[in-house]
Amino acid sequence: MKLKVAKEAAKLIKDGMVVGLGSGSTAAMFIRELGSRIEEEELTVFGIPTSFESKMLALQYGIPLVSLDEYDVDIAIDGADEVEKETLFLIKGGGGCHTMEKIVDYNAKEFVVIVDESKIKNKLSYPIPVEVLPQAYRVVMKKLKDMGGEPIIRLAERKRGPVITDNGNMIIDVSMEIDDAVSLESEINNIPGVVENGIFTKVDKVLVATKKGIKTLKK
Ligand SMILES: O=C(CO)[C@H](O)[C@H](O)COP(=O)(O)O
Repeated sequence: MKLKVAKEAAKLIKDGMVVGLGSGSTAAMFIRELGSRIEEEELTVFGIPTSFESKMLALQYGIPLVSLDEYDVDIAIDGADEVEKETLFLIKGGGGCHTMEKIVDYNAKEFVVIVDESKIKNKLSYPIPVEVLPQAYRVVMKKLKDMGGEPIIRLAERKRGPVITDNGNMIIDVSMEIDDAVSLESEINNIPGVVENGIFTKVDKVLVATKKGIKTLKK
């Protein structure tokens, strides 16, 4: 399913485009597919990665990289942990890369999300990843509790201690009711010490791999 939607997304890329390269297993397949298209069709396409992972994959699959210092993003293709059916709001950051993902995805002329149908939900309920400066983790957790959340520090699997992001920060995963995603996205970011949270409310299009084929969701 992930491969099907990744292939479909690769078809959206046109010669000369600057492409935001998302993170996660679905985006990884897209990066591989894009690399194949660049080689086979001799396309001139540049990538802007959203994580260390997507940078390494782009290098592996022969996608030349540029940065936001010099280029705007024509289209960004990225995965998601959950997609709310009606609103197309997302939770991202299961892989801890949501800060750079949001910078690249929100600044793209078009932001396209690629998921399999298991990610489509009636209401967002996935714990919200919040990237936090290490010095602020305790006070941020306190504020998130005051807002009615249940925050936990994301711990590393093969190291004794917290996950450290590509930016040198910690991740707090907060379970809470999401009634107004647009307000909550700003409210969490207003807590001093928070770098970015994983609620995404500006999405152009979602490509969904279903058993019957690819479905496009638009607002
Ligand atoms: O936001 C992300 C990483 O920070 C990913 O896009 C999200 O976790 C989905 O990953 P996958 O395609 O592996 O299910």
